[in-house]
Amino acid sequence: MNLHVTSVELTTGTSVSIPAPASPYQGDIARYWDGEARPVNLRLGDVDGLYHHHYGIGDVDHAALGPVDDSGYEDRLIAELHRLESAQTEVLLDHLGPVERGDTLVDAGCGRGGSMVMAHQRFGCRAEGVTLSAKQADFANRRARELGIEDHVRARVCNMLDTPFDTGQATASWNNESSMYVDLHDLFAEHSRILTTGGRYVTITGCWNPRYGQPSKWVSQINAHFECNIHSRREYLRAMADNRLVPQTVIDLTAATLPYWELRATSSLVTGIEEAFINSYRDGSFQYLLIAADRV
Ligand SMILES: C[S@@+](CC[C@H](N)C(=O)[O-])C[C@H]1O[C@@H](n2cnc3c(N)ncnc32)[C@H](O)[C@@H]1O
Ligand SMILES: CC(C)=CCC/C(C)=C/COP(=O)(O)OP(=O)(O)O
Ligand SMILES: [Mg+2]
Repeated sequence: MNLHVTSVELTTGTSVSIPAPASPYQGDIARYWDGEARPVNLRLGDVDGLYHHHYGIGDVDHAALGPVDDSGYEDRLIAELHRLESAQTEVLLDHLGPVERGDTLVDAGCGRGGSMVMAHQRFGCRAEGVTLSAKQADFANRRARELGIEDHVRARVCNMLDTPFDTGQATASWNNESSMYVDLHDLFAEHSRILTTGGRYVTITGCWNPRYGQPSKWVSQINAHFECNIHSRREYLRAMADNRLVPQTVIDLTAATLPYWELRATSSLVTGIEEAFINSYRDGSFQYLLIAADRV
């Protein structure tokens, strides 16, 4: 057996060879996302074929939700949660700067590919994603084929700290809720390498608030739930500064994401993590941030 390659069985019955994980932890994360099939993600994605693994922002449209006891309320609630998740992606894309059709964008930790599809649909550009999960990459590439955009949108099984992209190849790159799985210095060194000078890096992330002191019990609960390691706001800014990424915009989206969580907590699709997000956002120990930085 080749020590650098491992094999994963896909839902189609075929199996693919993928690089062996760079660490036992990355092997755990690959298995986690290979096995993930939560209705709160799949039923929302089924609304319009954009599959996200991130959370929502913006005010709830109560007129669109209609009366709780009305038939069809649950479907409308799912559509509303999905609308708020896609609104989150739109805000991320708003901060990528000017993007031309011939440009390449990199999605680090691309999940099932929803953000890449939206980026291509908005800019007409190429979107290249990496994920540790072969099942996610397969799902994203299948969706791209169904949409006839497989020549512009592609997911690969790859460590975001060691990507196949050329130095300076990307006009812009991002992490959408995927930076809590890696060391930030290593991550920003790789983004800095693949970005063109003057290019743009954007992250939307949950981070613990240094003003609170240390990670609260709710933050620790979120880490345990997802097997991730949430960084502090201070760590983000320090690691960016050390890697030629100069923040241009920092937006605190905490107040904008609370309505999503409060609505989700009332739905039949709850996963049990809603209380930790709501309490940590309310007690100030956790923040939902967008940071857009120039590669200088
Ligand atoms: C919460 S999901 C976010 C997915 C996507 N960004 C979205 O918004 O829908 C986290 C993603 O990060 C990926 N990930 C975690 N660590 C990674 C690593 N070292 N290299 C590549 N992807 C990684 C996981 O495979 C998963 O796709
Ligand atoms: C903001 C933070 C700390 C995010 C952690 C990363 C993460 C797991 C995001 C959502 O994924 P998901 O959409 O698969 O989760 P869920 O099933 O809860 O919707
Ligand atoms: Mg989700």
